[in-house]
Amino acid sequence: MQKDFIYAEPLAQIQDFCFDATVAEVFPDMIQRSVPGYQTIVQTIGKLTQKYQQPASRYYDLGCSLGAASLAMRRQLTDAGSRIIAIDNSPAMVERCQRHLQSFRSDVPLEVLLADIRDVEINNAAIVVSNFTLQFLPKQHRDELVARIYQGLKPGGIFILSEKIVLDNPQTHELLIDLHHDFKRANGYSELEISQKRSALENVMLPDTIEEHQQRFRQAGFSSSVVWFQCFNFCSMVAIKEPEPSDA
Ligand SMILES: C[S@@+](CC[C@H](N)C(=O)[O-])C[C@H]1O[C@@H](n2cnc3c(N)ncnc32)[C@H](O)[C@@H]1O
Ligand SMILES: O=C(O)C(=O)C[C@]1(C(=O)O)C=C[C@H](O)C=C1
Repeated sequence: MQKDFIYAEPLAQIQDFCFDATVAEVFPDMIQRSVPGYQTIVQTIGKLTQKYQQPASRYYDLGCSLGAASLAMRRQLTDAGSRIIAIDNSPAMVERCQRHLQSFRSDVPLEVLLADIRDVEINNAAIVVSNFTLQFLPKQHRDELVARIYQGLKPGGIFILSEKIVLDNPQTHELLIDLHHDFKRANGYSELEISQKRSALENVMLPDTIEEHQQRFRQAGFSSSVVWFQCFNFCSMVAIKEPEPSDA
């Protein structure tokens, strides 16, 4: 795994963070050392797939990067009619994702699309995953995407949403940021790396509060949702579309 040194040297000018070839090259190391619980979250996407798969359904991975969530889903899918659609708008990510996936054999078709998740149709879905992607969309586009995800899910389908979060209370917000920075230090990032990356993300990644996510789920039509994981200012949620009433 190539190590992330992107922000290790002082930069004359800090550009907005983007998922270019430099980032794609070190991404597995970067996300592992930056997101508390990343491994647990990816493994749990697999567990949830085991539980919530439905016959002849689609599985969407929005902002797939190198395909970690797609692979976690694919390992669990047992129905021959399943299909995974992984989408990312970074050519560098899509190219590496395609290459990476070729090294795993499976009967479940998995297509990787170079596209904006705002332009892709979602339908017949048992599961839609956005693992740290919604936070990169302009705020005004988030409601519409989540509403389309709800519409594209089958009854009983789920939306798995992992995000960095903010808190309304400045004191507790700062506390979680401090703990996250301690986590980064413990993973070998220097003060310079932490502060330069923070500046690079400032204009492009605008996290919501948990309450904003929950409100958006309700507004889209989801009957229930739960925060199943939180560590510092990172969390993962599941929103459930009401299953069809059974005749029993
Ligand atoms: C933090 S990474 C996601 C990590 C990945 N889901 C995982 O589990 O390893 C965010 C990804 O979303 C992609 N992305 C951001 N905005 C997008 C958009 N509007 N359409 C498609 N992909 C987008 C980025 O290119 C990047 O690869
Ligand atoms: O490094 C951070 O502070 C992050 O917020 C990590 C984060 C994310 O949450 O999506 C941001 C950019 C990518 O490097 C991968 C993960």
